[in-house]
Amino acid sequence: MYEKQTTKHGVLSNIRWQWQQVRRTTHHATRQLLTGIIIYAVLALGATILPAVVVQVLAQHTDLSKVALILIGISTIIALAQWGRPVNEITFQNTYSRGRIAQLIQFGIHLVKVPYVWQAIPEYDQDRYAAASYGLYGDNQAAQAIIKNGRDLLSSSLTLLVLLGSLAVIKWWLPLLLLAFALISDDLQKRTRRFRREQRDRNTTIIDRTNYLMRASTAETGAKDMRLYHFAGQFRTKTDALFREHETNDFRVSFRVFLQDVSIAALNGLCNFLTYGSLIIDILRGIFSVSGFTYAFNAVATTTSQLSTLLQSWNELNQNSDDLDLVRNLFSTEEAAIAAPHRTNTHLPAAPQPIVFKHVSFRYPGADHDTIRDLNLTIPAGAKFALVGANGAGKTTITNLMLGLLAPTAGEILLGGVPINTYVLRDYWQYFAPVFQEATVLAASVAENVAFHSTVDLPRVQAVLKQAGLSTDVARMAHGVETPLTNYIADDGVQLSGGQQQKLMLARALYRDAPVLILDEPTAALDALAESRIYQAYNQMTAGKTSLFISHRLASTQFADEILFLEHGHITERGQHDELIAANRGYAQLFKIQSQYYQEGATPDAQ
Ligand SMILES: Nc1ncnc2c1ncn2[C@@H]1O[C@H](COP(=O)(O)OP(=O)(O)OP(=O)(O)O)[C@@H](O)[C@H]1O
Repeated sequence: MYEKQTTKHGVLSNIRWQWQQVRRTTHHATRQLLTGIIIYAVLALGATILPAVVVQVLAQHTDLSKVALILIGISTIIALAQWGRPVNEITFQNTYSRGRIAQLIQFGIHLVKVPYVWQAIPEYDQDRYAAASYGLYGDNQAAQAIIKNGRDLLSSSLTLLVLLGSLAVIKWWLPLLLLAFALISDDLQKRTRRFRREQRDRNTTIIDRTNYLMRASTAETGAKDMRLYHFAGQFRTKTDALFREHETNDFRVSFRVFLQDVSIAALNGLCNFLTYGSLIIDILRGIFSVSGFTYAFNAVATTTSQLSTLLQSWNELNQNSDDLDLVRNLFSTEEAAIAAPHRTNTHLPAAPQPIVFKHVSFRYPGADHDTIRDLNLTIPAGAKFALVGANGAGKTTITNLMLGLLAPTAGEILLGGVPINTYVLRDYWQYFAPVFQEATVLAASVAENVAFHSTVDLPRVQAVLKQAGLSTDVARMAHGVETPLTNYIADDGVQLSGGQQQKLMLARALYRDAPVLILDEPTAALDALAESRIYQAYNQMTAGKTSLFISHRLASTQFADEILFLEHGHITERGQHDELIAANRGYAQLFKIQSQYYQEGATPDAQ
C-alpha cells in the first residue's frame, strides 16, 4: 500500500525549499530579493526621518544652499527607492512566479506518472491532490506567496530593528506598548481569518456542488435527460438553496470583519492616545526638541504599520507553509513512488510469459471487505483466457492489478517468474496492450490516436484500422487518417460514435503489438455485425500473444481456451464453455438466463 506522507516542515525550511525552486529557474533571484528588501526598508525609514531632518535643519538656521543640498540628497534617495520599487516588484514577481510555474508543470507531469491508484480511487489520497493543487493554484498560491511574504517579513524586520531601537532610546516603554497593541489586534485578525477559513471551506463545498449541478445540466447527456424527465425544476430549487447558503456565509464573514475593524479602530485610538499624549506632554515640558518630537511622532506611526505588516506576513507565511507542505509532501512521495527503488528491472521478455497471481487480495481503501480474496491464478504464455462474471464481480480490478495500476494488499503477481513490482512501470506497461471499457479519444488526428506515439507508422495504422473494422469509416472522413478527432482544438474535428470509439481503442491496442492483449468489454458498444466480425478476427488478432477477454456476457467468450468465472472476487469455476455448461453450476445458470434475453446460443463460428 502507498503510505500517506504528511511531514510538517517548518516555515523556514519551506521558504528555503521554494527558494531552491525559484533559483533553479533564474540566476538573479538573490540579487532581486536583497534589492527588494533594501528598497522597502529605505522607503519606510526615509519617509519617517525626512520631516524630522527638515525641521532640524530649519531650526538651526543653516545656510540655505546647505539646506537645499541635504533635502535634495535625501529626496533623491527616496525618489530612487520609489522608482526602484515597481521595477523591482515586477521583476521579482516574474522571478518567484517562475518557481511556481515550474512546479505547476512538474505537477502536471507527475499526475500521469504517479501510481494510478491515487487518482482512480477518490478515498485513497485525493485530499492530498486537491490540497496540493490548492497550494499551487488556490487563492493565495502558496508557492508564489511564500517568497513575497518572506521578503516583506525581512524588510519590515530590518525597518523595525531601527525604529524600535530608536524609540526605546526616546522612551523605553514605547516599543513594548506598540508591540502589545500590535499583538492584540493581530490576535483579533487571526480569529477573523480562522472564521473566514471555516466559512470558505463551507463555501468550497457549496461551489463544488453548484459546479456539479452546472456540469450535469450542461453536459450533453445530462441536459437531454434533464429536459425529457422534467428535472430542471428540482435542479433549480437545489441551486437556489445552495446560492442562499453561500450568501449567508458571505454575510457572516462581512459582519465579522466589520466587528474586527471596529475593535481594531478602538484599540488604535487608545494606543495613539497613550503614545502621542505622552510625546505631547514631553514637548510641552520642553524635554523634546521639535525635530525629536517630529521624528518620534512619525516613528510611532511607521512602527505601527510595519508591525502590522510583519505580523501579517508571518501569519500568511504560516498559512503558505501549511499549503506548501502539501505540495512538497506530494512531490516527495511521488518522487519516492516513481523512483521506486525496488523497481529497477527493465528486462522484459519479448515473447509472452506466464502471469501468475499468488494468494492475491485487494481491498479498496475505506472498503470493509476485500474485492479480491486470495486469488491464485496462472495464465499460461500464449493462452486465450476469458474472465467472466456479473457486474461488480471484480474483473476490472483483476485487470488493474495485473497492469500494476493497483497494488495487491496481500500476495504477489509474477510475470515469467519475476514479481511485477520489480519492473520499472514504464517498461512494464509496454508489455500490455489494453482496451479499457471507457474510450480515451484525444484531440489529435486518427493516426495519432491509434499510434499514441510521437512517430506514426501510417501503413501499420491503416492495417490495424482495417482489423478493428474502422477503415471504411475513416476513409470517408475529409482527411482520412489525418482527420482531427474531437473539436476541443480543431474546429472541424470529428466526433466519433460510441462504437467507432471502441473500434479505435482496439486499433490502438493492435498497433502496440504487445505480448499481452487485454480487452475489457470490447464489444459493449458495437452493433451485432461489428461484434461478430471482432469474434471472427479474434484468433488472428491474438496469434502468438496471451490474451484476456473480459466480459459479463458469457456468450461472447466461447472461443477462449479457458474461461474463468468470477463471483465476488473469487474464481468459482474454470474450464471450457462446454465443460462449464455440463457442470451446470453458476456459469451454466447465468448463461441460460442471458441466452433467454440475448438469444445468443450460437457459437461465434456459427454467427
Ligand atoms: N474505486 C473504488 N472504490 C471502492 N470500491 C470500488 C472501486 N472500484 C470498484 N469498486 C468495487 O469493487 C467491486 C469490483 O468492481 P470491478 O469494477 O472490478 O467489477 P467488474 O467485474 O469489472 O464489473 P463490471 O462488469 O460492472 O465492469 C465492485 O463491488 C465495486 O463497487
